[in-house]
Amino acid sequence: MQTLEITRPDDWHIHLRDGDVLAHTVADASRYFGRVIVMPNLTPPVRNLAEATAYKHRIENALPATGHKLQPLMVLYLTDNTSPEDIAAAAASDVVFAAKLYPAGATTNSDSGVTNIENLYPIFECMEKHGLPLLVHGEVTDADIDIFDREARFIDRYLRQIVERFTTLKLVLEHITTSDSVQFVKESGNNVAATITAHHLLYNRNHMLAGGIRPHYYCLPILKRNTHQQALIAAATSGDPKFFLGTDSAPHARDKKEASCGCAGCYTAYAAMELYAEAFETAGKLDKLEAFASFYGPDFYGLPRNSDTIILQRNSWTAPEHLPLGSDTIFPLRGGEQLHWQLA
Ligand SMILES: NC(=O)N[C@@H](CC(=O)O)C(=O)O
Ligand SMILES: [Zn+2]
Ligand SMILES: [Zn+2]
Repeated sequence: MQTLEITRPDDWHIHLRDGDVLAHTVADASRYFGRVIVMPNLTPPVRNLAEATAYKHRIENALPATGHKLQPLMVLYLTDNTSPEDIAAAAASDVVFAAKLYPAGATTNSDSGVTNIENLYPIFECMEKHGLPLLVHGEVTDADIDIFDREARFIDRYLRQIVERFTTLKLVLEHITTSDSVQFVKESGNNVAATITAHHLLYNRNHMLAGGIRPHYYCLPILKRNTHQQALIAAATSGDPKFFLGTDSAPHARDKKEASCGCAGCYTAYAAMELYAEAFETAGKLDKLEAFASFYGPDFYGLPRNSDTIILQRNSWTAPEHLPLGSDTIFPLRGGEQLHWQLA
């Protein structure tokens, strides 16, 4: 059997949610990952160091008694009311490792997001000074902009200006989905990077919409056309340290997705490394998986790489059709279908 031993990976973008759901999301993520960047879009969101610390404790309390100790790296949710003091306190802590920009209304639980990005410039300046990375959900929210164009428009309308003005601000364009984003990140300085999900490497919009509408493939930014998928695969498997792993695993109860107006988000944490391994194998670039999953993320954040390893085996198994999510059920991405890699 083919096996692949790699340095323990980290997930630089995950939604663990809260409450009784944590038992499941934390157990799944802790199977592989040493550290996870925990997205702060709870209701209400995680707005300051006190809220981040309390949330971190809830996550730690949900860790399975045995097995690996997952380290949650917390993130502040930027709002119109975030203050320079909030940033300074967070940056001085060993709890918060980044702050996240959600344009208001862009995605799940972004109602408290930022309404005017220019108003946040003093906050970006403060983050730059304190070395706190800015994580960005990069989509414009205007109703009249086509949903497939929202990421590219965000780059032109906001990101170019931000990157030009804050030349040493560490910025991660999260869950990129277009060749425009790949190009933007490549052209920018080494302070600019991007996370790429497994589902955007494995799928394009045909998988979601051709031959029937498949709500479990619906996430934001939405799956794009095949040419964009190819650009993402090329970037992720290129060995360019500006592109690293962020699953954007985002669970929603099954009835919230299989609905007349379904939620955005795919649950991949239960098979994250299996899905990435498949994408890299299909591209003939399995040798590039370790650096993407385990080196470039900590290097960018200025953290040490993990020192132990995980082992993946090439072995076919059937993904479960449903998994518990607190008192609800979720349908995981690839549920009921074959997976080709498995954690040893
Ligand atoms: N990606 C998604 O489709 N959903 C995420 C939010 C996000 O990352 O934009 C969620 O929290 O459900
Ligand atoms: Zn997002
Ligand atoms: Zn996300």
